[in-house]
Amino acid sequence: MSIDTTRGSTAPASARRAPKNRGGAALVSLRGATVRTADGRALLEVPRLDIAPGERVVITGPSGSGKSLLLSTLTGRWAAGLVFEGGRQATFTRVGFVPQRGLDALHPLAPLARQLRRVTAAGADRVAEVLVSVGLDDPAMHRRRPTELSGGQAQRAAVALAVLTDAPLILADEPTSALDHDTRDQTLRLLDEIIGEHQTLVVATHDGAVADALATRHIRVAAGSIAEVPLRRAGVRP
Ligand SMILES: Nc1ncnc2c1ncn2[C@@H]1O[C@H](COP(=O)(O)OP(=O)(O)OP(=O)(O)O)[C@@H](O)[C@H]1O
Repeated sequence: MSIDTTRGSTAPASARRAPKNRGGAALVSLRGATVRTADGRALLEVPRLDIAPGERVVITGPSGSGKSLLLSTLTGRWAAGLVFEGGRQATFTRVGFVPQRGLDALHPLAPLARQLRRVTAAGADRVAEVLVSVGLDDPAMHRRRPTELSGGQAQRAAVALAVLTDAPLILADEPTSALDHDTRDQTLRLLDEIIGEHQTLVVATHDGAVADALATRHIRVAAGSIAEVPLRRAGVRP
């Protein structure tokens, strides 16, 4: 998979950047955590999990295994009818989110740059800079409504939106499954390069290639249980 084609290196970006403070204060910690249905059926059980600032965590697992529930549990927000038991501690309140379809993160009819300016206190310069970074720097693109963007462009706009929130935690749920291979690679490279080193990225996906490309840590969920998976690239795991 060709992830880092623009900066003169063929190594995945995450191979060159391990989280700086793994072992320091966790961004979010779960202890003896269980998510149940209202009638008591356990859907997800996490005995212990600490995620450190700056990690790129990729969560894989089959459909229905509990990936999205794990994302919800990291944020501390569960769907109505679910019950959380156990310990959860987090040092953040804001969360950025990249959905499966970029359009779902955006107002469909508001001009792109205008709606991005609303999510950041840093102002128009920062919006322009981030739009350059995601390859949407054409002024005509700034004026387009998200419904006038291609799927890949909308996904890049959703990445821009998540970055502009400047949230400590950015979640992505199947962010590349609606994209072709080239657009997938481009989106993964963007996620890895644009998100600040102080920001933590957690991606849920069916696609093992995402873990190979992006992860500093790979967690697999199967039937509501989690397990750490060694990374396939030698020397990458922090
Ligand atoms: N609000 C809910 N009420 C009852 N059961 C739920 C609820 N949300 C999820 N579940 C169940 O919990 C299990 C895990 O769901 P989850 O959405 O986390 O799976 P997933 O791994 O993200 O699947 P997919 O890859 O298909 O999105 C599934 O059996 C699902 O039906």
